[in-house]
Amino acid sequence: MERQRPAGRPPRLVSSLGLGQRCSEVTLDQERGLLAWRHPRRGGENYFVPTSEIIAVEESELNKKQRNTGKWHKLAKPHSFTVYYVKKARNHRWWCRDVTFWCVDENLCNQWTQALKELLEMQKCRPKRLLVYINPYGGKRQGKRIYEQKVAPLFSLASISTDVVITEHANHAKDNLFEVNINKYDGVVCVGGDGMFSEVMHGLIGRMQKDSGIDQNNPKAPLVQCNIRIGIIPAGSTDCVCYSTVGISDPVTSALHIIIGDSQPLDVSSVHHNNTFLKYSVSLLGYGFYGDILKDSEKKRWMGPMRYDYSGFKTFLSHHYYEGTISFQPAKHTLGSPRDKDSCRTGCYICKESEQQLAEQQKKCGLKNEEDEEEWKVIKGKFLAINAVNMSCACPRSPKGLSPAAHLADGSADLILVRKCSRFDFLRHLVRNTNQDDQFDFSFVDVYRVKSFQFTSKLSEDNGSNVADIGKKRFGQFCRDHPACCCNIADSTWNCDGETLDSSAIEVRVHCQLMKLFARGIEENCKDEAAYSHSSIEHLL
Ligand SMILES: Nc1ncnc2c1ncn2[C@@H]1O[C@H](COP(=O)(O)OP(=O)(O)OP(=O)(O)O)[C@@H](O)[C@H]1O
Ligand SMILES: CCCCCCCCCCCCC/C=C/[C@@H](O)[C@H](CO)NC(=O)CCCCC
Ligand SMILES: [Ca+2]
Repeated sequence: MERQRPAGRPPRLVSSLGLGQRCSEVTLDQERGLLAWRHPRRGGENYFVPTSEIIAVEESELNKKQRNTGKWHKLAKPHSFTVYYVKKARNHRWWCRDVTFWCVDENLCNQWTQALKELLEMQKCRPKRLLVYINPYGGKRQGKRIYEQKVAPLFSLASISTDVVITEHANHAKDNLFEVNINKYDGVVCVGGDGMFSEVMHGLIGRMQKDSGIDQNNPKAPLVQCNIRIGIIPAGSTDCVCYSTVGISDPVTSALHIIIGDSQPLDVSSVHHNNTFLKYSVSLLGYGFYGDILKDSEKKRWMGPMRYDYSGFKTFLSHHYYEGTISFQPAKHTLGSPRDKDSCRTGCYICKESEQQLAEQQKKCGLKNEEDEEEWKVIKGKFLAINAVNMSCACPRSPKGLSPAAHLADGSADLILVRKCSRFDFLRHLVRNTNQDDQFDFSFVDVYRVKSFQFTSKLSEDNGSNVADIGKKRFGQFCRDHPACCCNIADSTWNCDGETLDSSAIEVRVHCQLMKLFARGIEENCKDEAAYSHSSIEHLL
């Protein structure tokens, strides 16, 4: 947040300005960057808007109704200006609201608009030029309409210029990002779901590595951070990345976070098989239950978001488990644990500490790769689900997420192992992902905070390295000798942020804060925050 006062400006501007039919004392504290006024009606309610949350200021004309009523007709031509600002509502929802102030003195009106505009100019983190990709087929196929009706008018109000690409096929956005003159833009926006976000992320991270001569196929390569921010306008089926980083999937809220130039770093996991790069992941890497749901639901894309409920129910009934070995390196650098009661919130100190710890470790180790010497834990077993999450994975289906205490930017992932158990017990675990109860409080569920892990299925172990293909051919075949036993002789599929992976044997490494979003993480309980900021701001004034 920029708090510097424009040169030559007084620290405070205080005027009695017209608001509706009455007068209001309006204060602009240019040092603290705060606009405040008391509403002459509405019980004299006080309004405090940080200049960092002002969207735009416009010289305006009073509308006919305002001109023809009250005292207006008695005055000489009144002058007015409108301030558009962020209004925070419940459940992390943001609205764009406006207030119009007037006065008869043209100079005073100009002084106000100039001062506010200068303060806006000083918000250097705001984007001026954006590249927008719209997936017209994501979610309920509303991406284009959502962008045109709800987002484009806000971007234009905030004087953001855009180049818009409506995608024509899968990977259109990703391929395009390898070709465009990316330096022209202050950010990239994707309109769609997690799959569309994943495409844009792959394009940007891939482009960054290519330009820096980094080989993505090397699982140990230190990847180059991607400083161009991505904004997500949610228009998909799950919208987990948006929900977990903003607290709601709402296009207007996300557009406002983009406009005011918020920034939230994000951990990214790289996924490799046999020294070949497969994909990056930011939300869920799921084998077993979530992999099977995805595989089944892809055939039913025509159902829209409902496909996940249908395939979820079907997969739950099939109750397949998979044998394999999982090895991982615990994340010792971070203060947090997956069983913490506190969640990652705006300005999270655990993320900041973890980033510092990792940087110090890297400085100490230099080029020497000490990671390989660090402890690996090995677990063999029969699993209904193996879920590795880089963030909580909160979404409307699971408001607190698959791992409620996971952090957005701490350089670790939470590895959740759900071992073979009865259908009833598995259902109890699943239901706890959707309510307030602890989903890890079961003897058949283990959770670890890790910085890297590997998985091989029993099938690949038994058959050598190219067995994944054999498994794929046999997919869908189950133990013929004991049809009711649910023991699957085929492999499951990895669900990587909603895309299937071609290999079941994978090697995963978390890259701390590899990229950034136009977001600020989930803010603390809005009610408490409002009370806090109200009293503290009043004290300042
Ligand atoms: N024009 C297009 N035609 C077909 N597929 C596309 C097009 N544009 C993008 N895609 C692909 O569609 C896939 C799914 O899109 P998206 O993520 O937007 O929606 P979703 O799958 O319904 O939502 P979610 O990922 O949140 O579950 C993406 O992986 C993307 O690669
Ligand atoms: C029998 C009832 C089962 C009830 C299960 C309820 C638990 C819901 C948890 C949802 C967790 C979503 C995690 C996010 C995954 C995304 O990267 C991915 C792409 O958008 N979505 C799915 O794979 C879609 C996953 C959809 C799962 C239903
Ligand atoms: Ca993390």
